[in-house]
Amino acid sequence: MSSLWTLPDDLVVPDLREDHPGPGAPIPQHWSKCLGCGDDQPTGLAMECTVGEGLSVRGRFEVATRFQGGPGFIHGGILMTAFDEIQGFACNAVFRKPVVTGHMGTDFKRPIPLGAVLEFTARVDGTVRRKVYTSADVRIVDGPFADPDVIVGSSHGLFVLVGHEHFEKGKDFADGLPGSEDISSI
Ligand SMILES: CCCCCCCC/C=C\CCCCCCCC(=O)SCCNC(=O)CCNC(=O)[C@H](O)C(C)(C)COP(=O)(O)OP(=O)(O)OC[C@H]1O[C@@H](n2cnc3c(N)ncnc32)[C@H](O)[C@@H]1OP(=O)(O)O
Repeated sequence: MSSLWTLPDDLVVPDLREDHPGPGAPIPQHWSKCLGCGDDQPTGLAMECTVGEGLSVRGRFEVATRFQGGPGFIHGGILMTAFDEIQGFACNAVFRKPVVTGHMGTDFKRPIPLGAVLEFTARVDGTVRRKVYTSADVRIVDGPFADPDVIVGSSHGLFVLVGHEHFEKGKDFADGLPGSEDISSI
């Protein structure tokens, strides 16, 4: 099904910034209340992210019982949430600017059991104007069904670079406000 996603002919592959950190460098949460990465979000994924090779990042989280869909397996929307987060982080690591998700498509290739530790790799494939094309895959690296050679899901996503003013509209509804987690500090 991934073949439904085609990259545009005028795609531009960005260069890494000179101050881009090396592979393995931790990437802090972008907002403590974020469902994907926040450490002040008890129902969230608390995904831990690091810089990967080239234009990629990595993320990891364990599938808790609360993420259940069908008996014993992850809910598909949770997997999409994780892809959304890690692909957004890939954009942010490369551009150090805020992005929002415009469009995503996810392939669910294998059932993922509760207790599995998932490792995601997401990358920036290129840009066209403000559009950032990304892709990602996920493997089970620990716990039940662990096999780091098997891709159990994959995703493509189009993100759009936005200014900080995009988030001004949400401030009245926010459960707190970002402080030291300013995304420019990544
Ligand atoms: C002060 C606090 C700061 C905090 C900062 C935190 C930032 C953290 C940053 C990084 C961390 C990463 C971790 C986060 C991960 C999770 C991210 C999410 O889940 S975000 C929530 C879900 N997404 C939305 O809510 C978007 C809702 N949509 C919109 O707001 C607009 O539609 C928006 C911004 C996407 C585009 O609107 P326009 O008016 O700015 O621009 P137009 O001209 O419409 O689009 C620009 C280009 O994008 C294409 N485009 C837009 N939407 C598209 C779509 N759905 N499919 C295909 N193309 C699309 C358009 O065709 C256009 O392309 P052409 O340059 O003309 O070729």
